[in-house]
Amino acid sequence: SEFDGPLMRTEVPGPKSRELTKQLGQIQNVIAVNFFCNYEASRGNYLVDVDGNRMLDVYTQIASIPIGYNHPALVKVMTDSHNLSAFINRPALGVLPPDNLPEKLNAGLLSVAPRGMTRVQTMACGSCSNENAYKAMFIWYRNQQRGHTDPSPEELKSSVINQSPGCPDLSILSFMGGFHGRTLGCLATTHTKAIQKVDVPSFDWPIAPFPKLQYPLEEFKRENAQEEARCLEQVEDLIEKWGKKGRPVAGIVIEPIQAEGGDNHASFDFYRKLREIARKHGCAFHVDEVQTGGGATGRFWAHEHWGLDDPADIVSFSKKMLTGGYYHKEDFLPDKPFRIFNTWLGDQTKNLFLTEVLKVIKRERLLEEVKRSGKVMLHGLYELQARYPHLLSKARGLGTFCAIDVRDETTRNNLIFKARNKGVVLGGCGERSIRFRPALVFKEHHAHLFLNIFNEALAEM
Ligand SMILES: Cc1ncc(COP(=O)(O)O)c(CNc2csc(C(=O)O)c2)c1O
Repeated sequence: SEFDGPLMRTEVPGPKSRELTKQLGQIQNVIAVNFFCNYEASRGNYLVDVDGNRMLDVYTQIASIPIGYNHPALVKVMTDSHNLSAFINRPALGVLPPDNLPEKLNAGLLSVAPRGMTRVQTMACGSCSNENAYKAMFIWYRNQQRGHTDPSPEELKSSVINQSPGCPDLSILSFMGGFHGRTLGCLATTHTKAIQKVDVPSFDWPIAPFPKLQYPLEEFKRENAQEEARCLEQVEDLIEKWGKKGRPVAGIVIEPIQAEGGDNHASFDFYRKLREIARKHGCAFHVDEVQTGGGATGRFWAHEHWGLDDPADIVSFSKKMLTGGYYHKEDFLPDKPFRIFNTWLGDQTKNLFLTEVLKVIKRERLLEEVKRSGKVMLHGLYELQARYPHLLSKARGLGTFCAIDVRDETTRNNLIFKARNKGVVLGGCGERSIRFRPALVFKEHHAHLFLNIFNEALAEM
């Protein structure tokens, strides 16, 4: 069981956090550190920090804690002696898999595979999942262009020294405001903050505009439909333009909700049309569910809300799934060994945890819970933006995957700081949004508790 509410003993960060930040500051850059945590004492929706402050966590490690801290079902995984060797001996899964790998993947990841997906490749994190998904798209595209899967001797030779035709001039179309990771390929499709990009070489790949919707949505239906049509036209223009300049678009990558970019939404119709555009132009279609996946939008996969007739080609995941990886269609199965590969290819212990998480989600009907607490959250945010119109706007969300805009970045940061000292851990995104990322065990009473504390913080601004 967890606690019945926050309990604050010091300002956050408290004295012990400050001391530890100094110590860690001797080793790493600590500017991004918020405070130090006592993960042993943390429980359910409550994160306890090193100074004994107990806070309601509505950020959950950048949306990566699925069923709260120290859930008994996960403790059980650790205390089950059958799992001991899995925690001690980390296999190179691609070459020497453990005997229970097929069973664990079938019971875990494949039991929640998006419609149309029969294959899954595990990885360690979101970036390496997307990085390898991009490679799978490029290989698929070249095999389509070639008409078979055997690169010529000239392609093989030139590839070793980074030259075409072996290293083909292909591109991936991404969207302004998109975030797909920090490694070089992913970074070339990430367009959020300059500090994440500056000083790193990139590729000349097309970047399409993402719809800028006006809120409240019901008052701007026509304008928003026009804005979405404009963006889709731009996508087609860019695909044609990059084809003409000899750098054809092999794949399109997009998030169901642009999270780092500021929780930017588009209509389900926009996404259905985008999927069709990819099909029409022979581009692979990659849905990045690293942050939206795992149930927080009320569906296990956020893109399930779109009602695609023609499934995506690739769906990548990480965070709440505890392991990284990507589902893909048969056509994207590597055609030769050691093309999509690395030492560990993820971590089998995460598959053990995930199998238990999925059982808890089913047993406790957590997706129904998310829909109920999400309704409380969103209605509460509508009320608060009506009460504080000089501070708040654009309340939005799907399930508990909600957000609200604050007047400006400084006010947003001050509000997050003030809420934290009242016992709620929040995170920002975009220039001036606050994004809400509670765990799946965040119930209606947690939502009411959060809204009351958030209101107190707003009243003091
Ligand atoms: C939609 C989406 N795709 C890929 C990634 C990259 O995942 P990681 O490499 O961080 O595991 C993320 C990671 N999210 C994230 C939140 S803050 C952050 C950062 O690096 O600042 C990264 C994501 O939200």
